[in-house]
Amino acid sequence: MTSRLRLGVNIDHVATIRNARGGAHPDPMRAAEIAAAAGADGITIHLREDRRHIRDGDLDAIRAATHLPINLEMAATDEMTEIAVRFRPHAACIVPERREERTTEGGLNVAGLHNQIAPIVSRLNQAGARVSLFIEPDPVQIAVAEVLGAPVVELHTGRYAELWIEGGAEAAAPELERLKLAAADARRRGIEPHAGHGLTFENVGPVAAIPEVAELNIGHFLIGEAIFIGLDAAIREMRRLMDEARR
Ligand SMILES: CC(=O)[C@@H](O)[C@H](O)COP(=O)(O)O
Ligand SMILES: NCC(=O)COP(=O)(O)O
Repeated sequence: MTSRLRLGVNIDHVATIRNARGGAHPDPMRAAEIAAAAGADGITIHLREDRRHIRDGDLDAIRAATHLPINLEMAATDEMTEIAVRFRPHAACIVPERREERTTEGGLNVAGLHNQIAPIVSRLNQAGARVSLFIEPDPVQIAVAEVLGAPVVELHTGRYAELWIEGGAEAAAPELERLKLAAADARRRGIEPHAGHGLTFENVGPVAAIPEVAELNIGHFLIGEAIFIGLDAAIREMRRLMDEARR
């Protein structure tokens, strides 16, 4: 299965820089426009409970700025569910959140939180959002995602990225194997696997080469790289590397 791999660009950290001074620049809406022009297949935004970056007013503004489908990342809370049901994004990805975390630290424990997550998945499905669960590449989590009726899982690549920093491809190889097995397991269960967190120019290739994976969501690295080469160039290079990995 080597269909075209989609790239979702997460623009959270444009808002991080904007919020650093409390003003309106840089504007996440402009980032969404540039991402669309650079060939992104979607925009991912994470409306955190603490609103540290993306804020409520950004949702409609980003929708107005681009024709691209929006993937709204959200915690498994009543507040976020109501916001998502009103906003009706193309996709809603339920992610774990701890207020004191610097960034997402792992996958959502859908196995342990089944009863809390099931009604949220149902409400989001009813609102027409394609529901995704951000989980570890773990067979138990994938089995429960199937029970929950989620059409998509996004496999957390954070551990893979950390291992790559520590020791390159060799050190990350065991986690890459977990990702490969998880992607194949998801497909066998009729679930579309995505992947994301911590992906960079250097480490994206082996994950992009996993044939069952349909979409990568990449943000922090792209926004950081944009400081040096521009957002358009950063996205185009990531797109090139993803396509190269799929050849
Ligand atoms: C779930 C995930 O890995 C990211 O999409 C998430 O947005 C990370 O949180 P921050 O963007 O706040 O770093
Ligand atoms: N779900 C992953 C995502 O949207 C972006 O994660 P990162 O590239 O900012 O680590």
